[in-house]
Amino acid sequence: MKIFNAQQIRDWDAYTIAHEPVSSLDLMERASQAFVKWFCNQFVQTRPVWVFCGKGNNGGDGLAIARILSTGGYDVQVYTIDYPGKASADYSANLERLKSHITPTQIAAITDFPEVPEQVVCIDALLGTGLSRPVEGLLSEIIVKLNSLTNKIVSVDIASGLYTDQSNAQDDVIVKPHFTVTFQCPKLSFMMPQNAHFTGSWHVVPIGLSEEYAQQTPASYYFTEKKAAETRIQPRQKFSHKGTFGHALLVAGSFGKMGAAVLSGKACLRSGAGLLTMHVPACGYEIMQISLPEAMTTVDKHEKINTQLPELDAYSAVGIGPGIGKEQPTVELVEKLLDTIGVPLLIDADALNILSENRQLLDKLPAKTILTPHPKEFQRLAGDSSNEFERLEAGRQFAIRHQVIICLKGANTAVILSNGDVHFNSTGNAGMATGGTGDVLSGIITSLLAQKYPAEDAAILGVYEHGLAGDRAAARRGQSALIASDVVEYLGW
Ligand SMILES: NC(=O)C1=CN([C@@H]2O[C@H](COP(=O)(O)OP(=O)(O)OC[C@H]3O[C@@H](n4cnc5c(N)ncnc54)[C@H](O)[C@@H]3O)[C@@H](O)[C@H]2O)[C@@H](O)CC1
Ligand SMILES: [K+]
Repeated sequence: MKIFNAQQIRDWDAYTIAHEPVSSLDLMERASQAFVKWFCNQFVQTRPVWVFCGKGNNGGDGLAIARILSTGGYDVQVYTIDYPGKASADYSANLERLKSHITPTQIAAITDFPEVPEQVVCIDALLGTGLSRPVEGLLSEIIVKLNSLTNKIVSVDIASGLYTDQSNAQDDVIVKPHFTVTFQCPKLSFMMPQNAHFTGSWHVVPIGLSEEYAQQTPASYYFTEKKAAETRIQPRQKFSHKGTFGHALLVAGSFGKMGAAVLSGKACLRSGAGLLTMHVPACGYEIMQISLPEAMTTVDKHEKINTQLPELDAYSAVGIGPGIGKEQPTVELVEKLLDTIGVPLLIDADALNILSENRQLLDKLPAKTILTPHPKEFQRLAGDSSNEFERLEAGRQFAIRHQVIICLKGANTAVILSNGDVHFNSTGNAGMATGGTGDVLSGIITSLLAQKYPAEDAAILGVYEHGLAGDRAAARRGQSALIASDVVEYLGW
């Protein structure tokens, strides 16, 4: 699913209005009905609903939502806010329509703000995607009041005060909703961890905007849901054999960190690779043979770290990094690998830190190499950023400059392709914030590369599968009890 920016969303509305055709007032009605459908599934009719409306089209939605809920039997009150600025035409039209159902109460000063009983669900329809400047004055006082309540808050389209596609300043006043019900597509700002408080649990509801516009309009940002992930899967053919599915090489582990090698190796095999060879330091030989009998093992001459590059001819993809450490002989191994490799490559963990500390190696990265940094590793690679929008932009510039693919790990992991396009992941949960899950991801993606998935598909699909397995594991065990081995256990479609 494409993630459009605020201007594109306005154009999408206008295109739909012109080409369907449909009046903007009817489109607002459709959006409001879609919101109400979600709302009625979430909150029973006995919950009183208070709607707080600004004067733009977001406020217009609020007025229409109030009318539809009231007609549907909910006890609804409406609060309009008296602040400078002109009301939109569709707001005014909906205010007229509302009057035969509900008499709105105007808030002209913060002292007019009502006492809100505990059971009331508040709907935030103050400002939407038209936000163009920080919220001030009475509107900001209202937001502060709403945020001080313990009531459930549902934002219409986007939390009031939150920008759609750019960073807010740290001291901006923004609604902190429990839920956001957003129209047609997720918004870029929802993907940023810095905005977690300003989205709550968010849900997309379709409002029938033009499919044609969505298809023909280029976007730089995407949201990977089940359907988009599934189209990338290559089904296993009946007459295939283990050679069909490639031979992966994982260079992993060091003394005290053999677990990282085991986890990435297991994940690699569970993700469909035909064959796997693990290259590990001598101390890891028995560990590998016992814990992962399906894999072949080559041992380094060094007891505790990896220093030798195995002959690469036999392998269809290589993954390096989990648990390898940063000793000088390992740095030399990474350099030799970059000089000689002719098959797809994944670089993770300490191999990424080696790149950060030996920056001349960055120029040797083969095109479409997949890097899987967590935020700290990414910061070491690409430098500081003052907010997550800047960090994402730094990631895009890095990916374009070095022609690599970056999986910037976190909630909604951002897979940044070498053309700068970003695919945010939809699966995964906070239970996966635990040691070893990154090693599992390395194994999955290396496995897909070995099976000859295009690097873009290996990254996008691998990240999706990893999160999906994590979600299944969390559903069985709960998030706190989840460990990386559980993610491996639940891999597979
Ligand atoms: N046809 C459409 O365009 C549709 C729009 N919809 C709704 O309309 C919203 C977008 O409508 P608008 O573009 O009117 O946007 P808003 O409802 O966000 O309001 C924008 C208005 O508020 C002013 N404004 C911007 N920042 C402000 C601030 N900080 N303080 C005070 N005033 C400020 C702007 O000058 C503008 O007049 C969407 O979020 C969605 O809720 C939906 O009804 C679906 C259809
Ligand atoms: K809103």
